[in-house]
Amino acid sequence: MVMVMVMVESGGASWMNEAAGGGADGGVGGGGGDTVFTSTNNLPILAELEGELVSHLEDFLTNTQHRLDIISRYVSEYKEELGGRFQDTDTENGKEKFETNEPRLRGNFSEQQNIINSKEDDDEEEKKFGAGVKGDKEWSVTERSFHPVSSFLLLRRLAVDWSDVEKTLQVLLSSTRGVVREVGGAITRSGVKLPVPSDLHVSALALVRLQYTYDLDLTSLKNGTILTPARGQLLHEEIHDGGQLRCQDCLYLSKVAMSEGHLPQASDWLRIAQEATHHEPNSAAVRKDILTYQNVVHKLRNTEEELKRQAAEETIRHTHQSQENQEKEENDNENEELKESNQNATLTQKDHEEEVEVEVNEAEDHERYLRLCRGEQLMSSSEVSQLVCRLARPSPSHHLLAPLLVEEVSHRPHIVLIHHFLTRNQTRRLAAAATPKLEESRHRGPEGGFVISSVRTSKTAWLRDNTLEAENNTDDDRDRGLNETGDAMGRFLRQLTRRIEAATRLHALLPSAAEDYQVASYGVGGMYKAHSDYLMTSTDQTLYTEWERHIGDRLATFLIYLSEVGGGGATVFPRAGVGVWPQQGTAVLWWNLDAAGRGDPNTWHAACPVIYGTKWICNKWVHYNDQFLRHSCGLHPTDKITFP
Ligand SMILES: O=C(O)CCC(=O)C(=O)O
Ligand SMILES: [Fe+2]
Repeated sequence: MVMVMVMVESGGASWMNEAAGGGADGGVGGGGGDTVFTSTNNLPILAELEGELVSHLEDFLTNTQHRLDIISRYVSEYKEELGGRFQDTDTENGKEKFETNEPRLRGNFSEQQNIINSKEDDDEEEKKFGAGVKGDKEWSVTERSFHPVSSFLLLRRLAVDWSDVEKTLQVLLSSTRGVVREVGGAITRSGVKLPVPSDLHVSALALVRLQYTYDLDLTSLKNGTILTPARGQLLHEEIHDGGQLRCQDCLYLSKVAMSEGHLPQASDWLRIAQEATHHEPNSAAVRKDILTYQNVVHKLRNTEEELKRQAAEETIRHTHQSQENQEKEENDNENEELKESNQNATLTQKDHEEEVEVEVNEAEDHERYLRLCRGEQLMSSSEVSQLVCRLARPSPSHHLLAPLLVEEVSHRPHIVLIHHFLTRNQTRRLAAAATPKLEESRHRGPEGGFVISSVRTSKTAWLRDNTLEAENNTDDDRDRGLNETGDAMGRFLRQLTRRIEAATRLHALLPSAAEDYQVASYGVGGMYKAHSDYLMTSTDQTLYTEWERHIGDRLATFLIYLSEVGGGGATVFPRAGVGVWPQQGTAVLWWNLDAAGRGDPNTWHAACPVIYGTKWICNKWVHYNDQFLRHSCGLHPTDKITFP
């Protein structure tokens, strides 16, 4: 897939123009500042708020409609009085404009005036008084005012009706101020920021991502129905009515898909947009826009095809060349190799295995990621048949009466599920403690500092459990809400860590042994791109802080699902061929490092985008160096760790 950033002029609404550019400050995927969309937490609040706003507007309309009627009646009467020849609107430039100030002179009257006055005077007169109708001739407003009935009506309107109009305007003004105040108050009380175009961009990215990842049927999606791939079934009976996307929405989504480099999806959205224009009035401008984009997408798709073809040719050339070189080298070294072969047979085989293990094929990883997210089974049945589910007692003192229900989901690397590790109440408690601290997820940027993540679209919070920090809590800690270690929550977290220690037979309570709890909440479309949890991949140790070198890398990941997910949101391991579907209270445990502390590339994993609802998880990363008393290095440094 080729990433293409395209800016194309759009004739549509102003929010449309931000689609292809990556969102004003939202950025692609992650959003800048505190985006509304990365966590679904805000969405129900916004939905409630919108309901409240509409009800304020309804009240406003009810209160003001009859007042607008008074004004409307006044204007109509005035126009009627002028004999129905009053030209009231001018649609030139698409703008409606009342002409009460500048009615035009027409017919004989203007000719007579021409005889008497100069052209300039005439123009002046024309501006001041305008014209009326006299028989089949036009009268000036002045002339008309000399008519007794007309003058009576004029005075009636201005002496009586106008004061009504003025009062009405005053009432309207105060009602308008009132509704503005109420609306503002409702927004403030809701505690959320209103979304801005960059939020819309992030939401569109989510929709495009969902459609791409799960290969969702576009026509259904346009009608608010999510059909799952392959099986073509509804995701959920009860959530099939998400509302209708309009042609302009589909065009916007096409632009976003294009900006993400998903060209086939961009074409599909354009097709749907075009179909929609047939059923929507006033869609001529959008139709024109669609045509422009169709050309752009078409050209980009051709370019992409050409690049792919060239890359394929290059790969074939490269493969031939390496084969020739290898054959030549093999011939040269044949004799020497024969000599050494007996001696090193075992070692060579082992090294070869290691090499194969770390060979990375990004395209294949991605393909397997998509298939796993879509619920496909990638393990062979013989591999699956070797996985077991059992009751385990890793620490007999803890698990004698309550053994852990352990289900193996992969042997290479060793990944297990520990079912019912937390109760529903405990998961809710963790999520509730994290909620006020949630912040846009960050990751280490190219300049070393932490940046808002486009790799992970979620919100995260840290919960501290270790006692050492509790004693040393600083004012700054307290300001940041990190002082709960001494209270009930702190006790609960420490107990939880002890249970993790018992399950993993690792140290996890000291700050040097494990990180604080990281709680993450993913909203609709929220995901975490494929990554490994171990971080210290460079041999250049100076890249790491003293503390990082002291505690070592992340040996184990203990991930607890704090919620179920309405649709999507699996944790997938493309190289292991495993997908884990969140179950509230279940923990996933895997070993990121081998016995010697080297990262295991087969732990490469991702969080698939959430299709419906919210996903909550809680991570505990246990580090390597503190485990030296608990955890043997094994007989061979590349031994994999496989308990409980
Ligand atoms: O959310 C998930 O399923 C995976 C999260 C993850 O990989 C992480 O937090 O490092
Ligand atoms: Fe991870």
